[in-house]
Amino acid sequence: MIIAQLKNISKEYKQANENHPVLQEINVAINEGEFVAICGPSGHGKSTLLSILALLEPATSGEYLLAGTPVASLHRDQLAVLRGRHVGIVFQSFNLIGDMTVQENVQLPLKFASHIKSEEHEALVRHAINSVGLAGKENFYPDMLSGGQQQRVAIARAIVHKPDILFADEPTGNLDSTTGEDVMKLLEALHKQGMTLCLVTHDETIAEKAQRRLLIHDGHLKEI
Ligand SMILES: Nc1ncnc2c1ncn2[C@@H]1O[C@H](COP(=O)(O)OP(=O)(O)OP(=O)(O)O)[C@@H](O)[C@H]1O
Repeated sequence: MIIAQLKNISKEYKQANENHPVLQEINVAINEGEFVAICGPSGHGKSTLLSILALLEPATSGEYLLAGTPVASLHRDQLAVLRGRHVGIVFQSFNLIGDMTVQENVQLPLKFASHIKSEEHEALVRHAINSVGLAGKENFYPDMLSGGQQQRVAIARAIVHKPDILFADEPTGNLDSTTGEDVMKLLEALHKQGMTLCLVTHDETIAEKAQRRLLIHDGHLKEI
């Protein structure tokens, strides 16, 4: 089953009344259970593509179907519902809420996952925290954790609502190499358990772990 399908997607930014094309005529489908890496040089459009895929920003033209739903004409709140149902996102800089505990951070997406009953929340949070190896740290605040542990919390938060696809933008970019490898092992383990994974990286050794590599060069996509 196709989870994310881009058809002729283009993106441009307007600056000083000029249009700057960033992505041009992107066509790609991500299937259930795949591990896809989006790679390529800095500034060529990788993060922009991931933002479109994760419904964080709209394309300028083309059609994007997430879990079969065309997203172009959806309103903000409809997009939030679709994101809450299907998407998990992990960023390079963790993006945890500093005055919330691990448990509160991980719980957050459930507020936007209206399809999940509140009776299930506690067990889902416990399961997500356990599955990233952080049982016992539920009441810690982010600044009491190492960088690698903070990224694990971010991953737990991204998977707590059992999304169809997990997007990650340079998830090891802020970590030293050993900690980064541990985080990659965790993401690979989640993939082996069935999670569809789409990851942006400029690191070849990380890209090689993926089943499919999509190269973004000058806004064009090439499968390698
Ligand atoms: N909000 C924005 N407004 C204007 N231009 C933008 C915006 N976001 C991105 N761009 C431009 O789009 C291009 C692609 O940026 P993007 O962040 O997608 O590249 P990238 O391949 O992810 O780079 P990196 O590996 O350095 O993160 C860049 O030239 C960038 O300046």
